[in-house]
Amino acid sequence: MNPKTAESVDSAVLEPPREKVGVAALVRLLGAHRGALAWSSVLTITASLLRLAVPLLAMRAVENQDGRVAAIVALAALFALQAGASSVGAYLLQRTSESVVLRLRRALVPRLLSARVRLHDEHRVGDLLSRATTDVGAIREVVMRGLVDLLTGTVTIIGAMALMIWLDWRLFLLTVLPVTIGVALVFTVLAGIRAAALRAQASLGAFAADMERALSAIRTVKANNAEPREAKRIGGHADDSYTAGVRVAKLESLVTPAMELAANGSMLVVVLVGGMRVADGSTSLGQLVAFLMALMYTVMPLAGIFGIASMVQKGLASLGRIQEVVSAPAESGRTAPAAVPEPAATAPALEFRNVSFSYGRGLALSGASFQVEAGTFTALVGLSGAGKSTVFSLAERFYEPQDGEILINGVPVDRFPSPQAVRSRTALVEQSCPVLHGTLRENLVYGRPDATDEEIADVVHRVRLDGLIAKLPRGLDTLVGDHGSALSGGERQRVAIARAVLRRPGLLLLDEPTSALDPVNEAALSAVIKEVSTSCATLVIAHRISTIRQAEKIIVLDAGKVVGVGSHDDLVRDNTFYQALALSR
Ligand SMILES: Nc1ncnc2c1ncn2[C@@H]1O[C@H](COP(=O)(O)OP(=O)(O)OP(=O)(O)O)[C@@H](O)[C@H]1O
Repeated sequence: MNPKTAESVDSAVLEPPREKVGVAALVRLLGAHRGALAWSSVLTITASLLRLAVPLLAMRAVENQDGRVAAIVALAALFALQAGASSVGAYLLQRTSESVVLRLRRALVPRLLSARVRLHDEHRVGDLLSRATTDVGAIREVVMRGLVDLLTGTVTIIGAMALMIWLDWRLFLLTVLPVTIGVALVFTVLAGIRAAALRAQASLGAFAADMERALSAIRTVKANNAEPREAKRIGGHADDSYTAGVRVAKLESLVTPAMELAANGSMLVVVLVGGMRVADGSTSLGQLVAFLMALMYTVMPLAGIFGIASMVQKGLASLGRIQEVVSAPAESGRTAPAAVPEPAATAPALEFRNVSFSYGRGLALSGASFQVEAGTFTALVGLSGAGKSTVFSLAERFYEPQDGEILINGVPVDRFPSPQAVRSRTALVEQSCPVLHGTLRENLVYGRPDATDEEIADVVHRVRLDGLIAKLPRGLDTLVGDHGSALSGGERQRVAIARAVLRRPGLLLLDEPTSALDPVNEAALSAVIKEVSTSCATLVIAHRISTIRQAEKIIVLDAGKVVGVGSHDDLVRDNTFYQALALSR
């Protein structure tokens, strides 16, 4: 199926969740595939009907001497037709279920990536991954195994019920009660199945999340001899998933007996009352036998249908987990309807006006005001937890402040058309300096895929990476390993800075690493930062006094408040908090 079409229908199909995702949501999800589903159902039903004709023809072939050859030819044709119908039907169904999976995944991926950072704060990576893999798989099961059986079963039941009403409607009414009791019983069980399935899927999500936690920090795990503890912790989630899975199995095992009891109950009623009606001549024996057969045709597929219903319950539990992510609010665009004012080159590159922000417990920033002038080098200093990284997160619009205003080149960030428009003016180098799996070149041009070789060479030289690249057998095309594991901490830092500088941002936000660099590289990097700041405003979260002293302006943060702004000399002279801080560096 065309992926573009898939994306365009998803917003309609994957609607925002209500309290609980219902069957209607599943129907809507499958609605886009109704053509293929209808065809595969027709073919599967045809194949079953053709199968029913086989014994009749076989009987004719055996009993009828004259028409034997014709009957055998018809039988062979029937076999071929039946095989063709069922294989094409099965293929169509499997292809449809793959299309449903594709559509869900294609809807999930962009929404996961464009969701607010808060969603990622609230959910663990492994859990989100399991929604895109295991949960989508559960829905594939429903489509592949459940739907056609559900349809054929329903068709049979409706037909047989119509027959019963036609044969003897009074007798039919009598059978309704036991069957209704059975169905009601099964419905209560189904609710339990859904709850247990949800628990099983959630445990699987936690299992994946803890697996991810351990594997992504495997060196830390080993260095702390924590393998057995991690294995126990992860195994615990597998146990939980097993317990919930067994509960599903227990509940499912109640479905068939409940339906059998209902069948036997109604059979008894029919035999009892029908027998009396035959005796008093109000109905014939033949009619009673036909009625009993029709009753069996009604009740037998009911058990199958409820088996499928329990599979659907599991699918719904998974669909709920998927929709929770799909409908998580995306990053918002402009909030003010007015046109975006032109950014002014003379305005500060970044300005915070009375900004307050909380992650949910206490204020991380409280009435913070400061300016980072264009083309200057500003340092942001403060104790751990003072709110320095929060300043960066707000400037990048990862979060929205609860109070106050943030301006980039004189334009409030919420007046930009989108958070991406803000980010195209800024470049961020995080303290952890993430390097993505791929080649050095891919990492460098990650923010500017159209950078020329000359630009890359220039930046590589400026961040002193040319020595390293010259040593590598494949130069810029060398793979850097998962998370850049083939690079040293200092090299990762320089790759991250080069990537940011290559974007030619108006504002560079740089979280200085505290330990990744040796003194020679540290001095070199300080020179790089200083040089870069001449072409773009640079705000550095600085820990080293050598970096801090180079800054034209220093902003001092303490417990989310700006407690000092000025040059190093001014602050050393006037600011007691800064004096203590500088002394400790
Ligand atoms: N995603 C988050 N969710 C909840 N609280 C957070 C989150 N990020 C930071 N905080 C809290 O907000 C406060 C400010 O954190 P921030 O990371 O901005 O400090 P910092 O000055 O950058 O610290 P450091 O120098 O140690 O990196 C801290 O109390 C921190 O615990």
